[in-house]
Amino acid sequence: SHECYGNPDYKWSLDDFELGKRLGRGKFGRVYLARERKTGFIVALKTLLKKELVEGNVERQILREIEIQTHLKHPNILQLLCWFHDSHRIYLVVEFAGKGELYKYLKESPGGHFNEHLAAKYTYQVADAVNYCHQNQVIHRDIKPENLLLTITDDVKLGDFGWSVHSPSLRRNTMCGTLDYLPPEMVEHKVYGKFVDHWCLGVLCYEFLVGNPPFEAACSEETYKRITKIDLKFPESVPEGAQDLISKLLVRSSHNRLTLAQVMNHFWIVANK
Ligand SMILES: CC(C)NC(=O)[C@H]1CCC[C@H]1Nc1nc(Nc2ccc(C(=O)N(C)C3CCN(C)CC3)cc2)ncc1C(F)(F)F
Repeated sequence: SHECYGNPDYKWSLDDFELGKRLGRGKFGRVYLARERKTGFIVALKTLLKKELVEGNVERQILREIEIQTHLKHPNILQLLCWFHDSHRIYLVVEFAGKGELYKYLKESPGGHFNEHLAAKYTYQVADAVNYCHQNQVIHRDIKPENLLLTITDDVKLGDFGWSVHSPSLRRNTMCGTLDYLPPEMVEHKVYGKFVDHWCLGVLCYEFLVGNPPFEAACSEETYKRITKIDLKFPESVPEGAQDLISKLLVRSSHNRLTLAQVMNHFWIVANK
């Protein structure tokens, strides 16, 4: 078994790893392919510059991410294997996802969207991962294609817990990035709970099938309006079953959204995953 687990008080350091090619840029630093010298185990090494974390006032967020990702263990959640730091950087040793970023596959797919089987399979796997998070009192809050990775066996891994919190919660740090995934209760700055993730799952499934999120608009004010009005339109190409599932997730009153178990057992998911 991987020494990270076997021997909890082993002091890991950069010397334990042989660095490979750069996989890309994460939120706060570079991500490398790496190999653990003793076992040859291939991992992803996320490096975070301490200076940038302090400047960005995100130290607590990173420590919460480490805390959460070390304790969550699920086939569709990217496993944080161990971490260590030196004078300038924090290093996160994370599972390597062989096929990389799901959103790139979404963009490169014919028509810029997944077929029914992939959309149902990936929606099922994300629902399974999020259900596990909720059972561990964690809400993710940032489910979107950019936060999903694909393994070599074409399975999804939830890859980023930088925004996850213990529910219920009121968002403190301002969000950056897309507004497309925000549920009404967050747009209206209300206190919210785990059901924000149910909403995001509906937006995600829509984007898998259509290629863009349901409330996309030219400017953020317009997106806000479309979200709070639930201005949901389906192109002809979206199958009935999927429309049924998505319409039962993109519901204003959060406790009336389908449960994650109902998503995983939905007739369209079961028939197509
Ligand atoms: C969820 C989170 C928001 N996202 C991220 O963290 C991103 C930010 C940077 C990379 C990724 N982080 C990870 N990426 C992998 N695998 C991986 C990535 C990229 C490729 C790929 O397509 N190329 C190298 C291509 C190969 C072809 N050339 C042309 C372009 C790059 C192949 C495999 N495993 C674990 C991680 C993790 F998460 F543990 F760090």
